[in-house]
Amino acid sequence: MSETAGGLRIRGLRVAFDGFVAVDGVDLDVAPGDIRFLIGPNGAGKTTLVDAVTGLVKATGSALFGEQELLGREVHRIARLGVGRTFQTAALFEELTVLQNLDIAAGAGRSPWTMLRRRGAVPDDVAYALETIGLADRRDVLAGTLAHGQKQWLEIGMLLVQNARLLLLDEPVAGMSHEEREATGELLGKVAGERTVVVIEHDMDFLRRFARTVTVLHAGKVLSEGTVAQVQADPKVQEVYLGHATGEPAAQGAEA
Ligand SMILES: Nc1ncnc2c1ncn2[C@@H]1O[C@H](COP(=O)(O)OP(=O)(O)OP(=O)(O)O)[C@@H](O)[C@H]1O
Repeated sequence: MSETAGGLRIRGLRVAFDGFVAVDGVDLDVAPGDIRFLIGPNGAGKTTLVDAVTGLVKATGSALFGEQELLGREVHRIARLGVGRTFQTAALFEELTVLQNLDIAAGAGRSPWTMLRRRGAVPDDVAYALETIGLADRRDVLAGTLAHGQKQWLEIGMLLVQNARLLLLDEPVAGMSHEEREATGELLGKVAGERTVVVIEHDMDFLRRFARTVTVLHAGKVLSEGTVAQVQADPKVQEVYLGHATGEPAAQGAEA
């Protein structure tokens, strides 16, 4: 398992579903420690790209994490290489406590002997994750009783204890309050650096606040890439979003 942040280098990524090409020859470089936002209209291929990188759908081309090729490997092997993801709905054990959820996630990468030795005490990595996600004082409450935002943070904590070095987060602030969004942005800032983070996001205010670099996908291809300001000023991006019912974003951002 990699102990340092690796970069993600995708070349010629292609995913087809029964002849429909959802991801169509994508090249994407995410530098080690970066926070890359992946945006684009509905159906652009964002989730499918993440599914391909994490082994959930078959893809051709190449996706290197550090030195390791991810394509063609099974989901659990990709996870063991340090690649972790969240989904749009949090996948937690709601009837277990925050601490138990983290313990189980940590256990996935530990031997039974290590688990036995550590029983009773809170292992350092779990304590670190609790602190990082801001749930140290909620460690003994049932995950099911957490606020929506806290559930997402717990999921990120579970990736931290699994020692994920590449985190792929699918719309982490969907449905969150303003305060929760701010806290999530700060959490991403803490998590990146030692780790590489890719965020699929529709929320343009959140993107403007917290993205370092942005890639815009459209119809399975990379439409634009750069800093937030560069992408927002790109006429191609404005056109795609202006022609799209939900797409306030780039048009508003053009003044930036
Ligand atoms: N399992 C599947 N079988 C067939 N088509 C699929 C499958 N998964 C995704 N697609 C299609 O691939 C395209 C890309 O979908 P994807 O979910 O990756 O888009 P997205 O950019 O994540 O969109 P959204 O923002 O709505 O989540 C869509 O047209 C979608 O209908």
